[in-house]
Amino acid sequence: MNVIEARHLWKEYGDNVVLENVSLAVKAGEFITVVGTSGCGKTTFLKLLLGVETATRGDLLLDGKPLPDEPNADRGIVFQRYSVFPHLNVLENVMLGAELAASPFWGRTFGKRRRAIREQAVAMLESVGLGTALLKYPSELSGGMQQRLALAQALIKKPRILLLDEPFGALDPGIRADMHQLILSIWRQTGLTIFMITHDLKEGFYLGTRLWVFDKRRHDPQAPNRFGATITYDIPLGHTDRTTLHTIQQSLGANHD
Ligand SMILES: Nc1ncnc2c1ncn2[C@@H]1O[C@H](COP(=O)(O)OP(=O)(O)OP(=O)(O)O)[C@@H](O)[C@H]1O
Repeated sequence: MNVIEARHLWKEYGDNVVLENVSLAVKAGEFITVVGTSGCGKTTFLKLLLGVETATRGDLLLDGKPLPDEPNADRGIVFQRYSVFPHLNVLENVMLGAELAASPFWGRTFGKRRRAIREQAVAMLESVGLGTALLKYPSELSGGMQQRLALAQALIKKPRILLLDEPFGALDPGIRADMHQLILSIWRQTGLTIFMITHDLKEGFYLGTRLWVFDKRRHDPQAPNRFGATITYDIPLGHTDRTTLHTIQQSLGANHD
């Protein structure tokens, strides 16, 4: 069964057609990487998957049923920046997610339950390499450490689907390579389904099991918002020749070397 399926999905803001007739099917455990020119609707697509935006037309299904139109523990998200709470320390940031899931009304747990959540949070932070930074505040962390924290915060709720919006875009190349190993090891261990937006085509090819290119098939020079983007390439990775990579690089413009 498909974990996510879209049938003729459209998203419009007023007369701005952002996504146009997107159809897709994704099986559990796939690692989808998404590229496309700036403003073509990639984040909008993730927001539809998260449930903070709804489609204008078409169907978006989770396990064959309409996707709930608000976020829940099934789906976790990490943004390029600012995914964590600045006024909470590392451990509190991760515990809060688990406490909200366990006690949605109070956002706090007590006694045995709280100790169990603390242990889970510590284990999660150790697994992302933050075991020695539990009491630090986000402002005291490097960019890479903040993204490790954001991942731990998303993963503590045990989502089945992880949505990543350019999570490594602001990191230096060396740190980024470490994060690639981390996300691959998390993906292998958990069997999560991952959707990851990247502006780095090579990163998309390296990490994904499948790469999507979002682009417009039709253009109206007089009215640029008239047509929306759809998936113009859907490539199973591991079988792609250099010519395809080159063609996509050209269609995305010069900033993907
Ligand atoms: N809440 C909103 N209200 C109105 N228009 C919106 C809203 N959110 C996004 N848009 C418009 O939708 C289009 C797609 O935006 P989106 O952020 O999804 O693009 P993107 O491909 O993720 O861009 P980037 O790569 O630059 O992050 C843009 O034209 C944007 O202005």
